[in-house]
Amino acid sequence: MPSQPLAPPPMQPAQPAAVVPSAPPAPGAPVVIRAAGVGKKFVAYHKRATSLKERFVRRDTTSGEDFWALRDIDVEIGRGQTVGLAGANGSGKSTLLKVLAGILRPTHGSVSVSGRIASLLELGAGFNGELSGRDNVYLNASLLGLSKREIDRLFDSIVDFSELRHKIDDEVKHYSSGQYVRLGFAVAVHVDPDVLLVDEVLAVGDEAFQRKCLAKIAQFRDEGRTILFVTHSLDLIENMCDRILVLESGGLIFDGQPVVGTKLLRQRLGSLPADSPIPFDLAPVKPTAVAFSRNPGGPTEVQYDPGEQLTVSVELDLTDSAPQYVYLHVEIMGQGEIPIWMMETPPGGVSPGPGTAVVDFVVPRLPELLGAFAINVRVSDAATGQPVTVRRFEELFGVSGPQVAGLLKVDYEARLRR
Ligand SMILES: Nc1ncnc2c1ncn2[C@@H]1O[C@H](COP(=O)(O)OP(=O)(O)OP(=O)(O)O)[C@@H](O)[C@H]1O
Repeated sequence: MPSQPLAPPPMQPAQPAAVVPSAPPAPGAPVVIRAAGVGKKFVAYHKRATSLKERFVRRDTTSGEDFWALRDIDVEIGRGQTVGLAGANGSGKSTLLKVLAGILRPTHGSVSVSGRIASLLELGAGFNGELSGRDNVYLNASLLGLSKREIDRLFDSIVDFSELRHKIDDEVKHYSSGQYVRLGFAVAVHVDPDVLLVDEVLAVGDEAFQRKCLAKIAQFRDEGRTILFVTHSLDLIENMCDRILVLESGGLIFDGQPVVGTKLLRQRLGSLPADSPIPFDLAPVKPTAVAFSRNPGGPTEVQYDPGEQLTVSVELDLTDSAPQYVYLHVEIMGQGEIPIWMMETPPGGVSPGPGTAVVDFVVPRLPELLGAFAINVRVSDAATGQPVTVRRFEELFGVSGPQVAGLLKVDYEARLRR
């Protein structure tokens, strides 16, 4: 285990809470969705709600107020990624999808998406209520770039998927919201899209249809298509996605591993205590090993005398989404799980960077102790104080101090007083 010096504590102010470096597309995967510095401003009195949802969500915006629904969004999504877009109500998810789909123009910044995009955004978006389901299938599919002949070939399959054959010649304005979504989804998945953008419309379908949609999304994922979908189901993101984007008040506050992002969002929404650690396997910083030696980087030794120098080396494995400044708290545990003493990095933490790193804790003179001792390591994000993970190591080191009936040898006198 190579030893590296401790990095000095950071001089710059702490990062804003929960901001993590962006997770880039896998190396080698071409970028198919790119948003650079995207901001979207709405002016409340210029806009009228176009759906029931918007009417509810925008109730709080007073007339004439500028409102930034998206701020400075920088994201690159590589081909084949399945990305969940999450955040509280009103955080900007639908707006971001609309901007990426080209339905809304960003106020500043730029967006590019390559390949054929199929988007399933708001309820009924892209449908003309006065037309029949059949006509809407043709209209929608041709807007997505299919020729009449291609649509003729796919028509039965689209209708079968939607399970709406009995309604296909009715005007779409008489469809229920679930029926709208069935038809919209059926068209979107039949146009052979390279990129699928899906808003939280799946929630409108009944359970059987949701299962069918999710199976289709999973098939798309396995075929290496790029999927970006909005959902409030964080379990779904954990199960289906290889990346999560978390929005808060129009800003991107997390971009990375789904379980880390969902944990953060659950904390922000108050459904998980703020100090709950991430499961060890998924932690972006893992203490992988400890070693004991006299000098940093020296040979491993496990038996010491009081007064000798001891170095406890903690090896860390850090992913790209690890916090920049990492704070370690190391406890030396005696028999019966009693902490004997503790050691910490400087309060600002150390900056080990992605990959592996070693933090050495050097004890110049061991106290008068007798026994075998184990190590507990707690890792937190030094900027936010958020716990990252905890690990108890089984490796022991021994100190052969004087026999004491207790934990420490303390100087004392016994005096009689009457
Ligand atoms: N056309 C518009 N004009 C003015 N404000 C808008 C418009 N569309 C959205 N907004 C506002 O932008 C913010 C983001 O809305 P958006 O629909 O993107 O949120 P969301 O994260 O999708 O929310 P939800 O989870 O409720 O669907 C909200 O405060 C909303 O009121």
